[in-house]
Amino acid sequence: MLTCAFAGQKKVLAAYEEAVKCGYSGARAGRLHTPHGVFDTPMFMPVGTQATVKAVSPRELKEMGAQIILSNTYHLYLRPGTELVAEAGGLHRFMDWDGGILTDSGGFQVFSLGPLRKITEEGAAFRSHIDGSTQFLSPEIAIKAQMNLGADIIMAFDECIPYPAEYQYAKLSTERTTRWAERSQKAHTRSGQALFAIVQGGMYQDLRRVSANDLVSLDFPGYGIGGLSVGEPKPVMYEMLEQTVPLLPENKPRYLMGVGTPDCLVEAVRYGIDMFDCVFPTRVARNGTAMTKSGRLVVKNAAYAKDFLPIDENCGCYACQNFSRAYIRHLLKADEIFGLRLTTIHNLYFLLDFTKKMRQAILEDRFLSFREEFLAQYCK
Ligand SMILES: CNc1nc2cc3c(=O)[nH]c(N)nc3c(CC[C@H]3O[C@@H](OC)[C@H](OC)[C@@H]3OC)c2[nH]1
Ligand SMILES: [Zn+2]
Repeated sequence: MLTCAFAGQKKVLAAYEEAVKCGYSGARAGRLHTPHGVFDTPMFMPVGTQATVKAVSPRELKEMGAQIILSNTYHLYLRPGTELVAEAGGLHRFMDWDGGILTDSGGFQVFSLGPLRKITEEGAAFRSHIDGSTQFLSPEIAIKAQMNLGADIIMAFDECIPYPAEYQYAKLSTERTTRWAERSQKAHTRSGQALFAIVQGGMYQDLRRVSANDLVSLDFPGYGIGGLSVGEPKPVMYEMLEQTVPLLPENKPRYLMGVGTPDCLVEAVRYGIDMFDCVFPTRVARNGTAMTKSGRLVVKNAAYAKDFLPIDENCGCYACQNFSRAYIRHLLKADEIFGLRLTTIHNLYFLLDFTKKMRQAILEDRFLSFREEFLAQYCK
């Protein structure tokens, strides 16, 4: 049993207790303390990029067991502006969410959304994808923006290295991200808020190890693992986890950014990951696809026109407790918003429930058999 507190900025911001190790694997069940509550890990965090988890309300998120939700600094910085959110009382008040909030630094969107102008040691100049205006983000600006938003956990400003990338580029970018992490740390002055660093290194084992070691020596209260789920084959992602996670302090949370599907979650938990985010469940829901333990179910398909069973008879979500596949298919075909709401509610509930089941399996020391049984049934 590992019981310990992790401190950020010289204050005990959160305690990471009861990291129960299970079997040979690095799987662990922990409890993450934040100013907005104590949360169980492993955990899935619904993505609410523009201060809303698309198509569902905070009340519905609470009912389905969401603990921490995400918002994105890049988007909120451009619109409506983070000073406005600060004037509104911060993100929790603005979006009426009293659970945990984590914001990303914008290090991903700058490189993936806005037409990139230039990266220098100072930061990244880019054009807004909203109005084409020239914008600039640096560690100091990204941290100030996140302090305005007031999330419980914020992320250092980094570069998410594209895939594939030349070794030399990955090396220089990773070294710069470490210098940016130090600048993020110096700019972060808001107490009661945990700043996580983000490990980079591309798909190069040695760079991953250097990045992890350098960031650990800067002593952050938690660590994101970035630069993955960017198109690389899954075995490569797992190999990078194998190189990185063992170098991170056992008593601090690890957050695998942008992951993912249930098969990736169960593998990443085995390597010792605690926190996940992914737009997948909400994005595919809006295309009429439901997630099940046997894989994807495209409710929109004609096969379900007269199927009066729920999406999943064993699911406890609002959609499965009250509506049939035929009804949801009808709504989706008729472009009724309620149809998207029901598939979104189901997919979020499915992933939140899946992480709860993994936690229970770890606590009962049967995670490895849980993983085997799940992977045997799940088809990508
Ligand atoms: C999909 N694969 C994926 N790999 C990623 C890698 C990185 C990374 O190296 N650095 C940073 N800073 N962010 C990353 C992110 C973005 C996640 C955010 O982007 C938004 O989802 C797309 C969401 O914003 C609410 C989320 O917030 C944390 C990644 N996403
Ligand atoms: Zn359901």
